[in-house]
Amino acid sequence: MVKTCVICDAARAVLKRPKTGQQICKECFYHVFETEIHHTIIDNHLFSRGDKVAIGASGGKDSTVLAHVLKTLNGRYNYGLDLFLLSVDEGITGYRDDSLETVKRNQQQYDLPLKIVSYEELYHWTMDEIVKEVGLKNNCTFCGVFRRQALDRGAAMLDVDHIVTGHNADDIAETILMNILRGDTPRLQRCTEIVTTGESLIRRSKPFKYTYEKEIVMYAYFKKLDYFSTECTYSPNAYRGYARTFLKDLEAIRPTAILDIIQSGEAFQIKTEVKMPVQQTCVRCGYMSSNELCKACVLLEGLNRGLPKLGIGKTERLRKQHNLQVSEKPVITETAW
Ligand SMILES: Nc1ncnc2c1ncn2[C@@H]1O[C@H](COP(=O)(O)OP(=O)(O)OP(=O)(O)O)[C@@H](O)[C@H]1O
Repeated sequence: MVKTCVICDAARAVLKRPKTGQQICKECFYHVFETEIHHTIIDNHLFSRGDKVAIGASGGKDSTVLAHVLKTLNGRYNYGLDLFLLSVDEGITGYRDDSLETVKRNQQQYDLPLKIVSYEELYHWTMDEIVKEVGLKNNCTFCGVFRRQALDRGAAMLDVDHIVTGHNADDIAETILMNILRGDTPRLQRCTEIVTTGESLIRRSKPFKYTYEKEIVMYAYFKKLDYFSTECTYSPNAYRGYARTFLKDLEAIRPTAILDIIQSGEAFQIKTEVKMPVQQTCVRCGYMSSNELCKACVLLEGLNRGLPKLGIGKTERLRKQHNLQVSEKPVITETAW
């Protein structure tokens, strides 16, 4: 029997909404999907009229849908935003070079200016070179720290006020689970925030905080958006992988699990005696940092001295052993941004 859309009660239902289980038509799906993101933007006061906003564009499904939807909403609701695409080229052959070709096409399709910054120009190391030094196990740490800072640096070059990323509800629920599992209380507080200022003063936000990954994929599919769907060749992040599988299993039994975890994360109160990092400036590169040396400089120090593990995990002993001058205390695990 042909089912009718439960929203418009007129068109044929062609999909079941992963978030609510409603059987709806394509047009109603586009409408609810875009309107929910509009409400997230308005309710959380993400933007002000005249803001210059860089969309972190990787060419993947999330940031491609984000570029499409922000461009659409900016026109429909007259937000008055100046939008840019900002891409980081990590230097991963066979992955980022291909996805950047997608971003270049998106630039034409959405008629938005594009800025690309690379690890090679900023740090004189590509991820291909870093992986040769550090192997597959810890490379995500380097990539995460460098990408975060590279986005900030690219945003400063574009003179934008704000960076938006395509982190979705699944990513956030996963990060909450991971931070609980490893007892990382300061990150647990930060990871549920929809807007952060990070180590630079540029605002960073996640308009897809409440948007399900499955719906992003559906939207991209029905709208026939041009995106790149290959996984990073260097991403063996086992711990996140377990959290992801666990979350997907929960979602299969109870689709609201994703939003429930986010809601629980938001409701956690961090005890005042938990020490939060104090902002200062990196003594080496002058960038904002919560230690004397910023994380990127610690990692670079290790790479440049042929001691790539210097910035990861058990640094205290290594720092003494190798006479690293500055008394920073970087215990860097994967960045949960
Ligand atoms: N190389 C990059 N350049 C610019 N922005 C990036 C880059 N990599 C990631 N981002 C931003 O961070 C978000 C989350 O990145 P993540 O690596 O988790 O990829 P993802 O969940 O597969 O997202 P996407 O589908 O957009 O690639 C992306 O949606 C994008 O906004």
